[in-house]
Amino acid sequence: MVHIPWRPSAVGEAADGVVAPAPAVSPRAVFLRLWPYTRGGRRWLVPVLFFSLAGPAVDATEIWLFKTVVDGVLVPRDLRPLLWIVPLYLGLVVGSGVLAYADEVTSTWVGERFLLTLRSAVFRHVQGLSLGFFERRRLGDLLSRLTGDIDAVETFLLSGVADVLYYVAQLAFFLGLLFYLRWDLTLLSLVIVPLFWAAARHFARQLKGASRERRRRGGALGAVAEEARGNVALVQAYNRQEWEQARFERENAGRFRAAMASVRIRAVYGPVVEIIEVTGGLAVLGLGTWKLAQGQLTLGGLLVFLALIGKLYGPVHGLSALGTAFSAAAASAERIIELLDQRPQVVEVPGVRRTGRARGEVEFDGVWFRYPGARAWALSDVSCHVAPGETLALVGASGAGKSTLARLQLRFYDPDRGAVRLDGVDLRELSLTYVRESVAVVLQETLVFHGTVRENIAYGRPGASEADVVAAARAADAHAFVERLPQGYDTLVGQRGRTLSGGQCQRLAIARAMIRDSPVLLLDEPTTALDVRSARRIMDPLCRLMAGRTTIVISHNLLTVRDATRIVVLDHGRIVEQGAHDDLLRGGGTYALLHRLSAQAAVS
Ligand SMILES: Nc1ncnc2c1ncn2[C@@H]1O[C@H](COP(=O)(O)OP(=O)(O)OP(=O)(O)O)[C@@H](O)[C@H]1O
Repeated sequence: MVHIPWRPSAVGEAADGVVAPAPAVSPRAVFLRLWPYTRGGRRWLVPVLFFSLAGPAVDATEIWLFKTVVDGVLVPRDLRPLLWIVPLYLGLVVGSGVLAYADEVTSTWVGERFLLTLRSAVFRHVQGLSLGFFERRRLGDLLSRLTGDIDAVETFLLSGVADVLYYVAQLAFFLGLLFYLRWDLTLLSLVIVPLFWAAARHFARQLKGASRERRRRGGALGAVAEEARGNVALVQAYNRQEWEQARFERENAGRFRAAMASVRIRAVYGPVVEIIEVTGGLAVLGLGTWKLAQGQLTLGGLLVFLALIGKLYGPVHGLSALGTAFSAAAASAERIIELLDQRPQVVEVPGVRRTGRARGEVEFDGVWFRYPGARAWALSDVSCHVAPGETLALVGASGAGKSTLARLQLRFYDPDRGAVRLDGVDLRELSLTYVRESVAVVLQETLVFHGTVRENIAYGRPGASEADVVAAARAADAHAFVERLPQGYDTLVGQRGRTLSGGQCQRLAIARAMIRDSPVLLLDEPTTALDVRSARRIMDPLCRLMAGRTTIVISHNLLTVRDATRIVVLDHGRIVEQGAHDDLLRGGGTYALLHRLSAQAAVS
């Protein structure tokens, strides 16, 4: 049957279902790749930059004033300079408060704006990917990339860039003042910078590995939880709760180990940096005291020097910490970039367009198709044709290739050789929207999503009027039962229609296809999941739906396809027979045999 994966299976990523790590990407490449998504907030970068630079300037002035207080007020015991120092100091404090507020608000705005753009862009990109991608991916992992990973990536760009600028500006101001005060002491205090650098590099590398593992495990955790939830009936019926629990706990424990590893790295990093800092500070204090004794430095000068050194380590520390934060964010960025790098297998040829309603002539011409990654051909040299308004029935054993043909008709995949045509035009030359607008589907397992009955029907044609919805429901024999629901057309139906019976779901699906009113209809065993009574009840609405449309019907039950204009019998991806029911019966081949078996099964 055609399976439109509402909840993708776990095939593909890794044989044991584990989420594979994303390929490594250099920080530079991450930056270049994600920078375009900052477009919406980029003009605010200038104010952010201004506030980043103004803050350290005010800080430096405050410290400089402190020197004036010591050397101009405290040492000579003269209060007069306080007349201008106090108002100036108060003004600076108020000014720096205002700047800090503006900095916080603008940089957060810019960062959040970037996230908004990137998240929407990634979602749009994922929506545009072909069905094959979703069949290979685990939904939980995909969700974790769309949420947690995207948030983490923000550090990389705007807030990261703003912080770098802020620290660099601080460094420049403080270093300038330090050199102005005492160049020799300043050089001494800078000796520790390479040590900082080496430590930061070492820890960043370790942290990146741990963060990568934590993100990967987070994705796998989401995937396991989502799959267990999606298959809850199966899990409970087969008493597999413990097995699911064990799977979850394995990923959970892996995530715990990775989280602890990164915490340990960070926890060691802090004290190491402090030791380097204190050593440098003590060396400066020693030399500074000697200079003071020699009269080469005032007391105020020494105090300000020490205060500035303390301030200097702030940005140095901050920059190296940013390095480690970047490493953690890079692990997330790799997962986002891997997603953005996915290209749809089904692509539209630009410029080729066709409008208006299709007549509904469908043709498979020498079609060969193999699923991506599969070795065997799912379809080999399949050719058949349906004229507008006719019905083509596809029959054959399970795995014969019936649903694959339907998938090619919807252009979920392209054939490897040969062509699928609508009104004589290769589907690859039509827009995807046109191809899919031309087809309405009713599947064995109906897709009913969480929403009202009205929304579920109108999904077939956005913007449909109330009258259209009711008319479609009537034609699908759904109106009567919908009216009896507690809130009629406003009743919420659960995801996958859990609050409705199978037959009711199918009638909603028929109403949805009715309202879509497309020239081609794809019925994939729409009665198979129903009991005999429900199946009989939907036959009338199905016939009304099929009237005047080209219909491709897939069925195991040969008794339901006898009226088809043409019946195609598939076996292992090949057409073994085709023709009208009576001709095939007379031929005494596979169809005749299958038909006899179906009839016997129906009697027993
Ligand atoms: N997504 C997929 N990836 C790889 N192989 C697939 C995929 N879907 C189907 N196949 C393979 O392609 C072949 C044809 O499958 P298809 O689903 O078209 O058969 P079918 O006749 O519709 O069967 P059924 O009646 O059981 O739905 C089978 O061998 C199947 O294993």
